[in-house]
Amino acid sequence: MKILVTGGTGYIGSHTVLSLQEAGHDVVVIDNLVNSSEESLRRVAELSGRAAEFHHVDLVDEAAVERVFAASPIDAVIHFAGLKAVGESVREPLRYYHNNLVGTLNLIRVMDRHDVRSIVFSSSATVYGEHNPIPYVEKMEIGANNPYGRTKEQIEDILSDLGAADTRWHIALLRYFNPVGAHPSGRIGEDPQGIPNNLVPFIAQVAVGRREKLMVFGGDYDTPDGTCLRDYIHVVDLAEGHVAALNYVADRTGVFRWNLGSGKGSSVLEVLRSFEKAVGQPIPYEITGRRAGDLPAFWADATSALADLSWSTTKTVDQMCEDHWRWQKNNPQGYGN
Ligand SMILES: NC(=O)c1ccc[n+]([C@@H]2O[C@H](COP(=O)([O-])OP(=O)(O)OC[C@H]3O[C@@H](n4cnc5c(N)ncnc54)[C@H](O)[C@@H]3O)[C@@H](O)[C@H]2O)c1
Ligand SMILES: O=c1ccn([C@@H]2O[C@H](COP(=O)(O)OP(=O)(O)O[C@H]3O[C@H](CO)[C@H](O)[C@H](O)[C@H]3O)[C@@H](O)[C@H]2O)c(=O)[nH]1
Repeated sequence: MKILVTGGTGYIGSHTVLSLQEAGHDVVVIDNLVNSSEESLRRVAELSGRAAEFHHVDLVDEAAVERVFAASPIDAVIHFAGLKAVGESVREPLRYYHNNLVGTLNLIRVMDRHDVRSIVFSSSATVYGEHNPIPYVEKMEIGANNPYGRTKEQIEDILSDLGAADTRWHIALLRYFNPVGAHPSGRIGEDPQGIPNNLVPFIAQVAVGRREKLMVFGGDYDTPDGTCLRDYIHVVDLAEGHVAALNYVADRTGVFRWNLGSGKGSSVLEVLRSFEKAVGQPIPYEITGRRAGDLPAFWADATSALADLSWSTTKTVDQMCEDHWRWQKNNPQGYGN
């Protein structure tokens, strides 16, 4: 099949382009490069031996998206493109709603006009909000507590309404837990711009000497070691989850929701210890106050993805840290070197 990947030069997108090519698909990428570099695709091509077709296009520009669909026949879409920083979304809500919602509406309107009605969408565990018990199960009522999360929830609603109104659509909503790691080659990985918001990229930059120490946000939670628990998932497992979801919806219409996580929580200090093991030396850290909005613990109920997609995670937190470290060590400045 020919798959259009929006946001395909980004962290999860680039790993998914590689998995798609390895599964034999042709790939077309749309990205506006607001948070990524085309270098990722050059390296993906090096690894797979086949080049993806790249369009430097902003999804907010509907005419430009239309031109991409007019130029090549697309069979299905995996939609990663979006802004993703929770704190930034609180400060700049309009930018987030405009980019994520208008971009998605343009994409699905153009898809509809071109009779392309298969889409796999990047949602997030953040849609479960603060009110649900753990582990999170797909049938729970969702309700995000920040603008970024609300864009995910609203896009889930839009796609669900669309699937209900027009039964020709094949829709997969994938709720990711905490993606970390990198391709084991160390050639592609996460390249955050500015100060990393997320735990593992921050630890990696401390380990490589770009930052002084990790601040652990809160050591007094009601958890085994006092630090928060999250469900970390290797980005290559996550990429494979997209290929599995795409295959599942290919011959089924309707709207499907799956958690993509391991089903297991790991603490901040456990992740730090794994990363230290990968690096082979201690990583400086300090326990400080809690970060506003953080939940003490959450992880996925991962049984639906296993039952429906025969997909489950295969890689441990140790492997995530080893692969993340290989990428960071070989590319201390990310793609910028
Ligand atoms: N990384 C995570 O922790 C995480 C967790 C849950 C969900 N997600 C979601 O998964 C998706 C991919 O995340 P990622 O970590 O790879 O992020 P990323 O920033 O690396 O990738 C997103 C890509 O989308 C592009 N983009 C943004 N707005 C665009 C627009 N209007 N037009 C075209 N391209 C645009 C960016 O340039 C970037 O390459 C996002 O939708 C994100 O919200 C990520
Ligand atoms: O410098 C840091 C960064 C993070 N943490 C802690 O590490 C844990 C993980 O934090 P991340 O920021 O890596 O991940 P979150 O679980 O907060 O959120 C991420 O995963 C969510 C889904 O699970 C959403 O997608 C969200 O958008 C995305 O940022 C949290 O306890 C956080 O307090 C630190 O102690 N120090």
